[in-house]
Amino acid sequence: MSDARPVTPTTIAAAELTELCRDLDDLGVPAAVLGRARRARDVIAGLDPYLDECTTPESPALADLAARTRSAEWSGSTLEQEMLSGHVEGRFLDFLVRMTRASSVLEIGMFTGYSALAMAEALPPGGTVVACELDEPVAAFARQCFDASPAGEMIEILVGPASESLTRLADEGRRFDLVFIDADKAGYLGYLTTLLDSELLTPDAVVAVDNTLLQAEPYLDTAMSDNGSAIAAFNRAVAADPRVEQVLVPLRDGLTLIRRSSAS
Ligand SMILES: C[S@@+](CC[C@H](N)C(=O)[O-])C[C@H]1O[C@@H](n2cnc3c(N)ncnc32)[C@H](O)[C@@H]1O
Repeated sequence: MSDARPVTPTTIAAAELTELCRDLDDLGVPAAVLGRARRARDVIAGLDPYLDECTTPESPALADLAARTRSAEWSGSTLEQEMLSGHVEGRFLDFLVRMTRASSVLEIGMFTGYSALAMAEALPPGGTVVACELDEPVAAFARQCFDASPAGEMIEILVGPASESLTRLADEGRRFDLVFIDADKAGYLGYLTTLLDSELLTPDAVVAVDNTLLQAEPYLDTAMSDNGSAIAAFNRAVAADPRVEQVLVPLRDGLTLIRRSSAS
């Protein structure tokens, strides 16, 4: 297990500003300049801890799942502990489930199951989360965590490529009030297109899409990674699609909420 590396605009900026303050100190810049740099660092570095402090604590089951994820060995895997959404985003998803009165939730990209369990805990009796995950071992890891929690019984895991799972769910006539997309970034636009073109969404369904700020890449004037390009293209496509209305919330690495346009 290693310490989590910065993977959100806020934590990346905090790490940069910490380095900058060190460099400015070494260079012996005037105290007023160093003071302003430190103030900027403190504003950014203090944000996430303050959000944590002001947000209702996570359940013991979620805290346990997060701890198990942090202490697992991820080296040699394409998966990493930083993929876990975590406390504040989990609580936000819990609010979304309750505010939309969702009883049927779909997750695309489950990892060790933090967001799936956070949403399951907010469901009414009889509700379900269908969670799609490509990686068989991580799905088994999540199942073990779910088995330790009553809300875990409400989660149905579909292992395999999410595009195939979506086709199967559509063929079965399944419908969802809330969808959380958090899988391969190159697949995002295809998942949203399938959701909008099929009967998978209930009329007032909300689609929440994670990592739409992708470590600030889409709005920085620097070379983009493949994931950055995929998210930039996704954000442009959503903004240009008259069928939907959306808001990009700067929560963690960016979370876009999408619904069918009231005019469509
Ligand atoms: C960022 S993680 C999900 C984090 C999780 N939602 C949470 O909050 O803890 C992305 C997950 O999507 C999965 N994934 C990637 N490509 C996929 C695909 N084509 N179909 C289904 N799952 C996929 C990965 O294996 C990984 O576990």
